[in-house]
Amino acid sequence: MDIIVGSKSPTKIAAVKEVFLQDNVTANDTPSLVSDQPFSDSETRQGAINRASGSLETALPGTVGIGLEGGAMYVGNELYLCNWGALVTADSHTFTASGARILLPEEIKDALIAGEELGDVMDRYAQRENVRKNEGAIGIFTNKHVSRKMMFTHVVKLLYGQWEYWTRG
Ligand SMILES: O=P(O)(O)OP(=O)(O)OP(=O)(O)OC[C@H]1O[C@@H](n2cnc3c(O)ncnc32)[C@H](O)[C@@H]1O
Ligand SMILES: [Mg+2]
Repeated sequence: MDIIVGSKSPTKIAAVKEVFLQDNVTANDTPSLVSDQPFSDSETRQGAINRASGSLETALPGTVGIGLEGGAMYVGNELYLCNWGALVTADSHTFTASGARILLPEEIKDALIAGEELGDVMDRYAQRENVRKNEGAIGIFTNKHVSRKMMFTHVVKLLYGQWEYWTRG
């Protein structure tokens, strides 16, 4: 099966490859059509759906599209890290799933509200480069017990399993 991931992020591509072991996985930088830093479940999920369906626009017929999107969402006044995934089949059936959430510290929340992107805030906070392509915010704040790749791999498994259940014959 041909799978196209709607992002050139090595972390996202690696997560898809880890689940779709037998398949031909390629990547295409596809716009999420939502804010660079989504601020709700709804917006983050929409970004994942847009990346999955958008990635199919130039793909060969029969290709399956996968979109993964990171964002933040409020529970009351507290801001959590959230992530969503979407899988769109060739006949336009869409499966969605969300990933683990963790509370973001107040100073990270303040920087996001001020308009910064989480990736940039994390690099400054952790005094590192490219946190988003490595363990991610989730990896830093869970002391590396759950990396961004592990979290996305779980999301992709949730997508894969739902798709498999739906196509079971
Ligand atoms: O190339 P793309 O696919 O855009 O990959 P990305 O790393 O920018 O990932 P997203 O656009 O899905 O993430 C949306 C925003 O949230 C940030 N983000 C989400 N999760 C993160 C994490 O675990 N660590 C660091 N930044 C994260 C990311 O930097 C963006 O600002
Ligand atoms: Mg991005």
